[in-house]
Amino acid sequence: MLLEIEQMETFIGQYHILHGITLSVPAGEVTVLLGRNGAGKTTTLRSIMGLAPAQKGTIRFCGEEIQAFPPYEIVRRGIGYVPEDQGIFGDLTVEENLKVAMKHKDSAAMERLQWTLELFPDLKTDWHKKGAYLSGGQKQMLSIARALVQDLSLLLIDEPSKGLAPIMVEKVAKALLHMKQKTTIVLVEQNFAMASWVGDRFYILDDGKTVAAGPMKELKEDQELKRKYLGVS
Ligand SMILES: Nc1ncnc2c1ncn2[C@@H]1O[C@H](COP(=O)(O)OP(=O)(O)OP(=O)(O)O)[C@@H](O)[C@H]1O
Repeated sequence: MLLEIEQMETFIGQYHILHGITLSVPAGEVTVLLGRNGAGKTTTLRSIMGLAPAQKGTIRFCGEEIQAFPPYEIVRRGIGYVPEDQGIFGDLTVEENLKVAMKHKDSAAMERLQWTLELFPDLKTDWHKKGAYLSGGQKQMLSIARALVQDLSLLLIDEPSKGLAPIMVEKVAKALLHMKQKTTIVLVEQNFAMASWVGDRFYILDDGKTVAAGPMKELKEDQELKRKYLGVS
């Protein structure tokens, strides 16, 4: 397993937000975290990154315990995070946003940039446009691209379809399917159609705990589980 979390508990201030998250992420797959608003999906990603540090339980990445590490140590080990608010620089151009993310400009990095631009050709069209003037979908692509140009082996992506028109959701979903060839992905996604299209396995979170898990194709058939926790049928 690339990432293994056991009984993770996280407090934010006095609030006990995560009560026991257990999940395993195999390399080369898309693992989707599902659950109602407030279930703890974003906090789970933030705990993995050390941004909302877990107080109990273990997080193992490539066999090493990382739950006590600060965020920069976690990034250094090859985990990237694409937050829901996208985290791109509005007053920098697309080119500058990508180059800032690339720590090294060696041939491997240039190859990753090339591959990323093939995946998101729209970014080439908007190469000199400032981040602030991009549409929601373009911003989403740029924020994923910023993670892809780094040398990462695990990418945590929070609701990439949020607020996007269906055509853009489809583009992002296709890009995620391509990305799987290079990077393992943990995806938080409320759009069930997209989640079930790109996901290989699922975890359902409820009230800060993992309550169900399995191959995505099983969830597609399980009307009861979908109705109970996801409000879809
Ligand atoms: N900084 C914070 N201070 C206090 N409570 C917080 C904080 N961040 C999150 N929470 C609470 O923790 C719970 C889990 O939030 P989280 O954002 O992880 O859920 P989520 O499953 O990602 O939901 P959503 O889809 O709405 O983003 C919610 O009840 C939320 O109000």
